[in-house]
Amino acid sequence: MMAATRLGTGLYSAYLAYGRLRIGLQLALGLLLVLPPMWGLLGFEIMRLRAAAEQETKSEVGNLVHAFAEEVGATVGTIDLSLVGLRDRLQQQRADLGGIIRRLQQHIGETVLFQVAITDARGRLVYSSVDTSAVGMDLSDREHIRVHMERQGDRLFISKPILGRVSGQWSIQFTRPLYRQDGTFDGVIVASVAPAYFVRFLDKINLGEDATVALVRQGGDILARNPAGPDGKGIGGRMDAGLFLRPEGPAAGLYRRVSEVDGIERIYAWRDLPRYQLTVLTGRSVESVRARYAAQQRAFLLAGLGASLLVAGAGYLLLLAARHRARAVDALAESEARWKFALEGSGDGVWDWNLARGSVTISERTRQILQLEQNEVPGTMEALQDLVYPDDLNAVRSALQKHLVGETPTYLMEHRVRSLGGKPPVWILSRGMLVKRSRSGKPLRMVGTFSDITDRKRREAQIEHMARHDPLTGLPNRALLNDRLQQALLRARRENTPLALIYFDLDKFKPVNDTWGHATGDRLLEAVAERVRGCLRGSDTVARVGGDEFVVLLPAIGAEDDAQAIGENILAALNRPFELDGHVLNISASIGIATYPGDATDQASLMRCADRAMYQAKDAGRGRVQMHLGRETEAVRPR
Ligand SMILES: Nc1nc2c(ncn2[C@@H]2O[C@H](COP(=O)(O)OP(=O)(O)OP(=O)(O)O)[C@@H](O)[C@H]2O)c(=O)[nH]1
Repeated sequence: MMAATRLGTGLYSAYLAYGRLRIGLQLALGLLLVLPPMWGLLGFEIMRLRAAAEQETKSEVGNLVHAFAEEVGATVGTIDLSLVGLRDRLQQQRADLGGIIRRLQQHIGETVLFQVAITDARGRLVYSSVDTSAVGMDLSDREHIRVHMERQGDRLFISKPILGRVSGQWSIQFTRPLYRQDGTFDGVIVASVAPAYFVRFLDKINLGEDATVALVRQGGDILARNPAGPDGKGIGGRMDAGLFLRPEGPAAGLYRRVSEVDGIERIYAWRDLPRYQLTVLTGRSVESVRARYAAQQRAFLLAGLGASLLVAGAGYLLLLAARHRARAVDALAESEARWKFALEGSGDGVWDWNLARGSVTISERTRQILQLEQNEVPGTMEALQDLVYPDDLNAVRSALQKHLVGETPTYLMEHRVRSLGGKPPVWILSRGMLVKRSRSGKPLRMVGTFSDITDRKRREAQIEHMARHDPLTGLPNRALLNDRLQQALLRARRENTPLALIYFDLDKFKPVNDTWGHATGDRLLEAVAERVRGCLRGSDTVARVGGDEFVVLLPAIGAEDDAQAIGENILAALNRPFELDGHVLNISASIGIATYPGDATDQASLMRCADRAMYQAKDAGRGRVQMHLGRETEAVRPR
């Protein structure tokens, strides 16, 4: 028992686990269908945002590099112009060089390290605006001096950044050659400028920490960079300058790369200044691009996550509800099947009427009870009612209607249905109940049963017959006679017509019994009944009311006197000999007749009058018909 319970519990939890697994799988499948397109769309939107942010950054660095190039071009131009002007002055009045340089410095800006130096034709320092003690130093090994000693032509040279041996500061040398009156090389004039001067541009605009500007010389030497980079690595370093200053290539462009200086990935815009063999660059970090759309991306992702959770949650609840519903429907169907089965098992047929659809379904047992052929399908209530015995149809319809409108709690009806092949009709007990109404009260569904009650009805009819008939002759007994007399009197009063009661008793019946036996007496009684019936019409009633006493009810006589003739007929019929069991029997009868309304008007009086007339006939010598003489009076009433 315990083991069976444990097994049952185990099976039930396995069933529940299966249900959960099923929901999980269905949910996963649903999410697999819904979420990828949703996230695809989100991804697409985020990509669109990123592309827009990147495009914005590109156009920003593009604009910046343009402005930066303008500024660098102007700065270098100014320095060169200053250098050329200084050289001209130098050739005119060398003595005041210091004063001129000071004024120039003031003009260019105090923050800028701007020094001027002059060498002779052999590269020895002959003048320095800062360090007079260095005069005489040999600078011929310096690139910016050597380049003019070696090459012809009055051209500006821009050096790589040089870290001052004494000052410890970076400087870029701008140099031009000096010439004597006769045009021969006479030395070099050098203007030293701090690299920061060229890239101060970035400090004027607030682009964030990751932005950078740089100035690069042909060949990739980084002349200046802002910010200078970790440990000033950005100045004096080199970069891959393959892109820049190509005669056949474009003068400006964009690229993306990880900086050699600080390792930050940036989008760079570059622009050549071919006149000075320089290239300027501006860059913004890829991270800053991301920052542009990060907030929106976050909002998108959060919305996506929220929507996914919502979809998953709603899907789960929907599936759960669907499962519960399916379970409820299953349970309902199961319980319906169970009660139908139970009813069928009890021998009843089941019917189910869907009033909304107007359809009826019946069970196999119903089909048997209604004696339907296989191809007969009463699919509607009308078709089902067509099977009802015509005499009972109105009662059936009215009982059904009463239940549908709510007058009766159940529908209950005993009625007949047509039967096959002229057999007596089948009696059924039809029970039903409305099980569903619409909100407005409209009947929607009714279920019910049919029980075959033909046998019971037959038994009841037999009992009823026995209660109202004489078992020996089959004639109505006194009870039935009384009923019929009552009905006949009502009708006679209503229609104002006469009726008659003939009361007769056999004469000398006792000797028949005594002589020929009781059985012969019985058969004689049967024969009497038969003979009297032969004297009457179908609407007349002959009843046996005692041993050898009979009453005939003539409910419709033309006149009260007609009754006597019928009484005479009966007497004549009974006077004829009876041949029974090989014997010839002669009997007679004493017959009394009372009529309505002449003799009496109520049932009991009429019976008494007829009875009394019969006794009068007996007293008068038997074997005769005696009409009741005169109206019953109070005096004669008690017998
Ligand atoms: N065989 C038979 N006899 C019955 C039945 N019922 C009553 N009897 C008999 O019928 C007889 C009727 O008696 P009565 O009417 O008094 O006698 P009667 O000989 O007819 O006399 P009168 O009526 O005075 O002529 C009795 O002997 C009863 O036993 C029956 O069902 N079968």
